[in-house]
Amino acid sequence: MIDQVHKYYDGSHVLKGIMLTVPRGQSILFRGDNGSGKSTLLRTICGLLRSTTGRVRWMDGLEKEDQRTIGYVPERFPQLNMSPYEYLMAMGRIQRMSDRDIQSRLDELMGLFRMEPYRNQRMNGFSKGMLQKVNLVQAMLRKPDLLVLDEPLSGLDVDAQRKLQQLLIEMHREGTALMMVCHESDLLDGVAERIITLEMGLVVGDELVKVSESGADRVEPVTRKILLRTESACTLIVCCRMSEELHLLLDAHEAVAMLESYEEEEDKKTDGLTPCLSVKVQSPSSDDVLRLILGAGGSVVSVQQISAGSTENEEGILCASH
Ligand SMILES: Nc1ncnc2c1ncn2[C@@H]1O[C@H](COP(=O)(O)OP(=O)(O)OP(=O)(O)O)[C@@H](O)[C@H]1O
Repeated sequence: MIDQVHKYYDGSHVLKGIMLTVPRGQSILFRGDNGSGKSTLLRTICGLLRSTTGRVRWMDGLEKEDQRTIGYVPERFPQLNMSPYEYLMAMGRIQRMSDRDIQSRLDELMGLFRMEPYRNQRMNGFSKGMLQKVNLVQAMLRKPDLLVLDEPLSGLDVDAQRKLQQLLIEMHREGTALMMVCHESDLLDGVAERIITLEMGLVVGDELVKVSESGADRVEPVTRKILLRTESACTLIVCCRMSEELHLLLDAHEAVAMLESYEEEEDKKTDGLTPCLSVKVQSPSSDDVLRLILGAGGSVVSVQQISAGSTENEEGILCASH
């Protein structure tokens, strides 16, 4: 769970209270304009960057660093003064793989990406695409619980792009969770089952998508969203399109069912394009409401406090989907 993660760089607020619940093994594509905070979020999730406040919490069995394996494909890979083979053998040994296992995985992955002709050449003369293939292989040497890929298609030729797409689908089927940033998201059709959109450090969209057997169908949104607003630590106001105010969450299941039915009605009026519901929720604390939504099978994707007295038309700050 990504729990209220904020990141500041020299006073610039880059991640603004990101809150995401991620089920085990999910494949997620993050999208958003340049500078919206995608890479910063990925690095924070990997533990390579410390958030200013908030934290990433892991589920049972993966809480400790040595219990989980994360593969990370950074946006840029350096031109090292060594060969792919030397580098990847070293990377495998660091991950405590046996030489036999590294060899066998290298044969598989280097063969797939047609890297054999240059496996023993020094990387300081490599093209962008050749470096990117080494970058991908280092992250996939040991089957990770989570594979984080920042612009994985960058520089790859068409054949390698297609093979990567298939490989990611396979790894995901075998249980690896994926978190990807990719501007050419069409090329990863069929890989992601959830698409999260960032805008200026905020989550502004969160959709589940259908992934077909072949993995090649167009994505279709299947989850609707509810935008909620917190006005103080003690009251949550679900952003309104309807005039009435409902006091709910007496029972979490009832409340979520009610939210869903309102969403459906509003979706009909708005073609499902905009957030829909307007109810007021009384609760002793925003944490309690979050717990209720999560406990009822909903997912919270973004939470941010706003000061009391803000107008109803400000952007929703707590985003939940069900
Ligand atoms: N090390 C850093 N020091 C200062 N500011 C940084 C640093 N890294 C990122 N930023 C700033 O944080 C913001 C978000 O950057 P980030 O790289 O996360 O965006 P992004 O969504 O991945 O962008 P792109 O699509 O261009 O890769 C940008 O304004 C960037 O200038």
